[in-house]
Amino acid sequence: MSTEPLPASSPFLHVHKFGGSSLADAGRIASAARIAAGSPGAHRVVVVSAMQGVTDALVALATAARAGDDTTPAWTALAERHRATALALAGADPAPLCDRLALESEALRGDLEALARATGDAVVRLSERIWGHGELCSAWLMQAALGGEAAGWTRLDTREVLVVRAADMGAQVDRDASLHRLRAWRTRHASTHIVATGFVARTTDGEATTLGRNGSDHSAALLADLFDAASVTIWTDVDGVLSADPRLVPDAVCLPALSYAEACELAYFGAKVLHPRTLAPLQARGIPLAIRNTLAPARPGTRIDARGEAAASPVKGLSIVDGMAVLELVGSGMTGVPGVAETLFAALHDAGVSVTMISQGSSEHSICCVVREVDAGRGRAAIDAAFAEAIAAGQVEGVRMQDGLCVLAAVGDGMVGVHGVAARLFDGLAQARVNIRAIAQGASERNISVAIAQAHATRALRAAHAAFWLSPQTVSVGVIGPGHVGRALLEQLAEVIPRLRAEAGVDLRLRGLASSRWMRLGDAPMDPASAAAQLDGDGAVPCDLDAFAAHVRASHLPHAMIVDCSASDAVAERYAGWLAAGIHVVTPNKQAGSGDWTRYAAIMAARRAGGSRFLYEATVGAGLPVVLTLRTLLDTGDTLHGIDGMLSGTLAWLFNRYDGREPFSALVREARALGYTEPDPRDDLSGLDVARKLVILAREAGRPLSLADVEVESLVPDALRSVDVDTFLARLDLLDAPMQARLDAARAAGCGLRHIAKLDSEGRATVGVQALPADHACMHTRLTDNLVQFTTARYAENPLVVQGPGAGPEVTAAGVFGDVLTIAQALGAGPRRSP
Ligand SMILES: NC(=O)C1=CN([C@@H]2O[C@H](COP(=O)(O)OP(=O)(O)OC[C@H]3O[C@@H](n4cnc5c(N)ncnc54)[C@H](O)[C@@H]3O)[C@@H](O)[C@H]2O)C=CC1
Ligand SMILES: N[C@@H](CC=O)C(=O)O
Repeated sequence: MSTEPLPASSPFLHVHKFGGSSLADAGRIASAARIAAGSPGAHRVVVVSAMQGVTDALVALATAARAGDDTTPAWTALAERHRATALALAGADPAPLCDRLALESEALRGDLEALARATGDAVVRLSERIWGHGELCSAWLMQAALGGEAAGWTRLDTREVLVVRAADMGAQVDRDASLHRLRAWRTRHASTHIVATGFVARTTDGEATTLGRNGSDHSAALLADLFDAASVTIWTDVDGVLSADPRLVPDAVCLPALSYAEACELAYFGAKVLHPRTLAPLQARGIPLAIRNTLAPARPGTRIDARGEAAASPVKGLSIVDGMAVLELVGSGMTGVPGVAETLFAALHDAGVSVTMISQGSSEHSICCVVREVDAGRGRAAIDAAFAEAIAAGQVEGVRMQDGLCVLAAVGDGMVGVHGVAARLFDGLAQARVNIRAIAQGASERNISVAIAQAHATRALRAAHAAFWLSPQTVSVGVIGPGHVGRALLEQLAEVIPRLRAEAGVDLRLRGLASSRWMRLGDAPMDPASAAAQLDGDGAVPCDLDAFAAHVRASHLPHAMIVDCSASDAVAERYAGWLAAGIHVVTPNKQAGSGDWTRYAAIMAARRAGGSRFLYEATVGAGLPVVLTLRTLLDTGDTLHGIDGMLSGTLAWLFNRYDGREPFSALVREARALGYTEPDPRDDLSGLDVARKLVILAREAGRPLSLADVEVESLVPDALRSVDVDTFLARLDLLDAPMQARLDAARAAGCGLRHIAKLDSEGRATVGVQALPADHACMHTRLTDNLVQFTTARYAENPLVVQGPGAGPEVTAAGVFGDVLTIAQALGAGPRRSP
């Protein structure tokens, strides 16, 4: 075979191929022409496919013609589509272009009529001619869009030069004959810029033929070889070769570079952006190939060459081939017998069955291969027939067949010689509960393929993708309740998320935000800094917590977490379901921890069942480590005797400030404005909020305390207990006189007022205002300080004290954030969520 370059070839010649999606209409063709005209290089060959949908229409026309159906309406529609495109492209004088296209259309009509009557070889010959009609029209249209002959663009009907012959492995180019014809063509056409028809070629007998469906990529590669081009660019409607099919894996990334070998593997395994045959001619000549997006030509796309490029992940791409079946030949008589595999594969070859994957255990007790589902029955019959004697003799059991499978392939040069790659893939699949039916890895180590149930395809692909491309600490996060605490949390997330990702590999992705009325869900991570402000804008939908949880629990991300910053009991009602589904829950909301005991027990059980975590540090003492301290005491074997102290930030602040000069009601309003109080301040004043905290701590210590068991003194006047919040706030001054009287009495006794909670060693729980002497520890607190004393077996004489600000959006949000991080940081080592 000659490798002599063309005289006119040069490193300045570049081939650009535009697929059907880039030529969908006149506007797209014009854009493609601008890209081609503006591309670098002194010589350009632009290879075109048929306009989008045209080849399908031609195949249907040919089928209809053979069936004797009336093809006129479809033929007319096609001719009209090309004519309308010509009118839109050709500017002032469209007649010559329209005439050319009309001639092509007439030729097509003649071929369709002939096909209707044809017999024998003529059927194939005419069909091939009809299928290639779209590329002929596209070339006329593209030439016009580029400015025609006047602008130096000559049209090459590739059927004149590209000679192919049918071979076992598809159309094979006759390179010498093609070179010879191309040289002859170039003596007649001196142009430096060429528009060439993709897909079509000629047989060695001079008949029109095609390179097979989507063969235009192949045409571009063959022409690049013949023209000795410096590069090929395939322009399509995606950014390049992606790490996985983005319709199945939302986090798929565009791969900047691939080696020819990697691209081959991915193309064979279903990465539809590249036709598998494209690479061989380019690889043989070392011509680099770029895949780029016509709709975003500024993006760099994917470069494919001999070098490829090392990447962060050892696996470059993952792909799935659907509709596969396993054929397994089993028999103890096969062990050590030479020729079994040869007989099996010869049988499949004779039956025209292509084998995608082969696997044989070293015991040689069985050989299994994966074939297309549509071929499986034929393949099975062929193997049965080939081994009929051995089966009759009992040496071979026969062929087992399992359909409903697909093949998932992980591809990458970076896998070669690197340990742990297969483990990562299998671990990812195991975490997603995907059973592997068969495994194959060639000695090149560039591809690991597994056959799995078709029904698990998407789940498996997402799990495998996450295993290689995402940090194991990637968490899909949904926040409920963008109030004081929720907004403060979002601000903190916005500030810290980039650093966490860069420095700790913790990748928190805000994918949902909900208030009591609205929710906003995002596939791409939302910006926490602006999410709350945009919550009820365009794209928001009415809040539906089921849909919210389903979205947050995205199966393409390893972990999911809901952070409930509401005070809602209805939201707490969902925790058990979320935890059982593997969603971690973090909250400052006290409803679940202090609510109905049965529900509380169900939540704790669901957490265990779902392998998820439920953290609620901020329910007591806001950002203070109160729950953690108690947990640590108990986990290290200490025994709790009692808890006492100040558990309300609001009441601490009120009694710190209240000296009789300003009415108590005015201070309550101020505390509310500062974000210290509960959404309904009566929850603080009634002692209910503190009672809830006491219940949470008691339960943490294993005591089944309920709210009804807590003796609570309320500061809310009877007249204000049942009114709505606004009325309550309007009539707050009803609190002033009784509170002034209490303060006066306390002062008369040399004391001050403090709100105190107590859980004693007998399990008795009390909450209320007490007059305390000036030397009491609780009289030496500031602002919203909580003061929690744990009396335990170890801290019996001198209790362990946790003290500090116990209310306020920022400190509470920090407590919530701390829980989020506790979970996320532990995820690196722990198992991923089950799907
Ligand atoms: N503010 C503080 O200092 C502290 C607050 N907490 C707790 O934090 C939680 C939030 O407190 P704040 O932010 O101050 O309250 P807030 O009233 O400012 O915010 C509550 C948010 O929850 C939302 N919400 C209410 N019901 C909802 C539902 N059914 N579904 C979805 N969203 C709903 C509201 O729309 C609002 O955005 C409360 O549970 C509170 O007890 C805990 C410790 C300290
Ligand atoms: N309103 C509560 C907030 C924290 O739970 C308080 O004041 O303590």
